[in-house]
Amino acid sequence: MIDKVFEKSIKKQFEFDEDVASVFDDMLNRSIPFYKQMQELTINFALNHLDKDDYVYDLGCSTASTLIELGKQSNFNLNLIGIDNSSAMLARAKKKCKAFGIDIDLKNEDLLTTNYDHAQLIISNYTLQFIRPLQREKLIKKIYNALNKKGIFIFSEKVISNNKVLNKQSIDIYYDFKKTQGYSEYEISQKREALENVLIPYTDEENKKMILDAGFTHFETIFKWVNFATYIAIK
Ligand SMILES: Nc1ncnc2c1ncn2[C@@H]1O[C@H](C[S@+](CC[C@H]([NH3+])C(=O)[O-])CC(=O)[O-])[C@@H](O)[C@H]1O
Ligand SMILES: O=C(O)C(=O)Cc1ccccc1
Repeated sequence: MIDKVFEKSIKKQFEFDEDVASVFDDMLNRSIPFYKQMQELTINFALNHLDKDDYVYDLGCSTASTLIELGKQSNFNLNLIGIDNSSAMLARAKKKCKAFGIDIDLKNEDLLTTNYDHAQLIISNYTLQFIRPLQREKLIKKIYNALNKKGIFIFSEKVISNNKVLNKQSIDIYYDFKKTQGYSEYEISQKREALENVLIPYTDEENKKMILDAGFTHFETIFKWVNFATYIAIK
């Protein structure tokens, strides 16, 4: 279904409710530049670090697109676990897993309180940005502790720049991208308002610091388009 969530006047903050979940795959494809390529890179790096029967967690799995694709592309068994606290998203995830015949343990839980131990790989694409900063630092420590030795954490985030001029230019370029994806100025500005104080982006430097402070030995940017970045961290 095509995303028309912000065509009408919206007076509330952004929420992962039924309206958003029903159009979510279309929304991500049209709102995150190079979403498919970023997902493909995530899977490529993931498979290079995985062995038979490893545990893989996707934090904020939404409709489970990434784990389904990983399951499809792996030629050995993996224990795939998707965590999200939106029932509407998980209902869609469940249907997709069934349709694609991929076995995923879907958990309706909060990332901050759920357990994800013995993980060889943790993925969290475009989700940490919705966690309040103090909680976010705690969550990264929890992720670090949950990983096996040499385990990896792949995550993607919308980012900002410390340079005001470049930051403004990046936002303008991103809004032009959204226009090319068929969103109107009205939809763009409505979504911007709904995301205010909900999506809290860090700079690349802040993301790197947060990762190294938690104890990870290595941090690398594996993809970047203007204000959208994908990173890999090694325990
Ligand atoms: N505290 C929380 N606990 C659990 N889930 C949460 C929490 N906060 C937010 N979520 C969930 O995190 C997901 C973020 S979307 C991820 C896209 C996906 N990774 C993808 O690559 O397709 C990104 C976006 O919409 O920009 C939603 O499904 C929320 O319900
Ligand atoms: O910042 C925006 O306007 C976005 O649309 C970013 C985004 C993309 C997909 C889901 C939530 C937020």
